[in-house]
Amino acid sequence: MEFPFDLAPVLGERFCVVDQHLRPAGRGGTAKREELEQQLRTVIDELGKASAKAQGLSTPVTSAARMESNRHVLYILRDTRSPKGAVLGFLKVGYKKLFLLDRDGSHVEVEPLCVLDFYIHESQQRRGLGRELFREMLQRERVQPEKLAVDRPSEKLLGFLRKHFGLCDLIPQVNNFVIFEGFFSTRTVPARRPFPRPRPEEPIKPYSLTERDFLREEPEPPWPFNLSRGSPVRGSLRPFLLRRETPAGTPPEPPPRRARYGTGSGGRGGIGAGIGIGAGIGAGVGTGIALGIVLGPILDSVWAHFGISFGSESGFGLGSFWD
Ligand SMILES: CC(=O)SCCNC(=O)CCNC(=O)[C@H](O)C(C)(C)COP(=O)(O)OP(=O)(O)OC[C@H]1O[C@@H](n2cnc3c(N)ncnc32)[C@H](O)[C@@H]1OP(=O)(O)O
Repeated sequence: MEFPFDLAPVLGERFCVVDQHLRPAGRGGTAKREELEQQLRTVIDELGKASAKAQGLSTPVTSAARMESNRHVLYILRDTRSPKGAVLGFLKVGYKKLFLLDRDGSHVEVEPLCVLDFYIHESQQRRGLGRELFREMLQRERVQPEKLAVDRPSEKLLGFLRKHFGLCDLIPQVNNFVIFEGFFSTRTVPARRPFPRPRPEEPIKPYSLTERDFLREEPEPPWPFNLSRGSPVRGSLRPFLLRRETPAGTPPEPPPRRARYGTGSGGRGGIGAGIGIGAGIGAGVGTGIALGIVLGPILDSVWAHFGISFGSESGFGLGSFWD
């Protein structure tokens, strides 16, 4: 595929890697930077059109504008022997979040590298150039061929994958992506937690209802036990966040304070509540709790005035409801 300009300053070496920034890869030449960028856009657009035509698609899957708005990577293969350097073909890949079925039919959310578009010029097909380009991509992306997902492969591409990489055993999917045996194997850390298998009548729950279930609000206890209570979720996450934010070398944070919304909870203020409960045994639980709340702060300040301490957070009363 030839162009009316020198491809060396636009594409550089035999393999040119282009991302969303569309930077010309070559050096030298007389053209200005903007001109080279425009030439690179022309190359990408023309390659996209040729690939769409070869696959019988009405719209190109690959264009300069699409490249700019996606985080895809384009591998362009160039013939460096011809005077201006013809383009031989290209391969486009990118990471995509997909819901795929494993061999057991369970849905798994993964984000594999996907083959999105692949084209070798008609005059150059079946000469090993596709394999050369594909191998270069595998090496640079550090991925095994069986770990790839392929977006709606043509018959030619299926034959190509079978011949060069032995990929023939498909794992059936309900979307347009094709994966092969080995895709799910030897996963040390699954990319995502597998979805629980849905019951036949139950639709698949969306991402936010499953993965983030643990963030839901817990029911608040009734008054007066809710008075000094923060969000249970924030409370339990806080020590973790503090640990992570503490700069190296500084002493560790003290353990989180016990929440004091339980009857007779630990600490000086809890003694008041304990007495309140004691009175409540005779006068009714409601009165006891009320007395506890009133007496707690008063006794607290009196003892503080005389310098009396019972050791804070020691679980002096009846114990706390929540840690
Ligand atoms: C996700 C997607 O991109 S789907 C779209 C894939 N692209 C296309 O279908 C566009 C048209 N086809 C092409 O551009 C090329 O044929 C490619 C990119 C699929 C393969 O590139 P090539 O340089 O031809 O591959 P290479 O020479 O390395 O390997 C040849 C093998 O590919 C397969 N193949 C290539 N061309 C053909 C063809 N016309 N018919 C059937 N199989 C073919 C065969 O397995 C072939 O082996 P064989 O010649 O022993 O039968």
